Amino acid sequence: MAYYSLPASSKEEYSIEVEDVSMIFNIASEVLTNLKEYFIKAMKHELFFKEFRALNHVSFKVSRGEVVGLVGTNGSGKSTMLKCIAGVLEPSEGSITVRGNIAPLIELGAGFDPELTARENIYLNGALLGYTKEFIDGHLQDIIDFAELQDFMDMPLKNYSSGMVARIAFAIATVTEPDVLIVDETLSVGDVFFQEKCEARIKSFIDSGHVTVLFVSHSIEQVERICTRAVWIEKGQQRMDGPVEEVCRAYRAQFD
Ligand SMILES: Nc1ncnc2c1ncn2[C@@H]1O[C@H](COP(=O)(O)OP(=O)(O)OP(=O)(O)O)[C@@H](O)[C@H]1O
Repeated sequence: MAYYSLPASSKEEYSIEVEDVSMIFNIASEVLTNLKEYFIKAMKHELFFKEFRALNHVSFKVSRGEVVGLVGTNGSGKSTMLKCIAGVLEPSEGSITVRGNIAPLIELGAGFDPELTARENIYLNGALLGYTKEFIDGHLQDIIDFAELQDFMDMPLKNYSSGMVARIAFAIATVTEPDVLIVDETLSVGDVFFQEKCEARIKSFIDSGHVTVLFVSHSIEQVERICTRAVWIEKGQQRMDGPVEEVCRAYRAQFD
């Protein structure tokens, strides 16, 4: 397996290349109810795991500026695929190449410290995303304005609601135009007004024509509205890859 994060290149057609990727998780083959039981089994070498293939030989390429939706029923492997592309998970087999900087809108707020204020978290998370302090100083007001949380900036994050955390996280991750935007169910977190605002910002990136977007949503209407192409993954297997209307029609047909 291999993961390549390369600089954006105008010579290369593809921003994302997923080649024969499999993700194998080891899952416990029996249920252990407490830690003591776990340690006894571990000492006796009686802990057994079975392999579970969350992704099974998946391959697709996404051209620069293309907007692709990943569809599939619950547990089919969509989030696992996005995490592998974002470099959060290492695939067990195959290779992934990403060209350019990624804004991963995955598990929004996961890198935040609940004891710190929103303002402190903006600097912390910004540093994790590779921004300098000077850059954040210059963009802090934009982030606060987009999140619409001016009056809550000095409150510890532990007192924020999950929607408020998502607002801050989305505002930081999208403060500049990324080369590759990875969106996993982000838009379902905030309230309907914020969802519309996020969708508008994503749309503005798409309209620029040079941001590559990989998008997961349980709303098939949203996938149809935003994407031009869709990849359907089912039980870790790639079922279909094509124009968004065709794939979504076939996906819907399984429920009829
Ligand atoms: N860390 C892990 N350890 C073990 N199994 C995992 C792990 N992460 C995911 N899985 C399993 O991999 C499968 C795919 O999960 P994944 O979250 O990628 O699906 P999904 O298509 O995004 O689902 P949903 O639509 O419900 O969000 C599931 O069966 C899940 O239980």
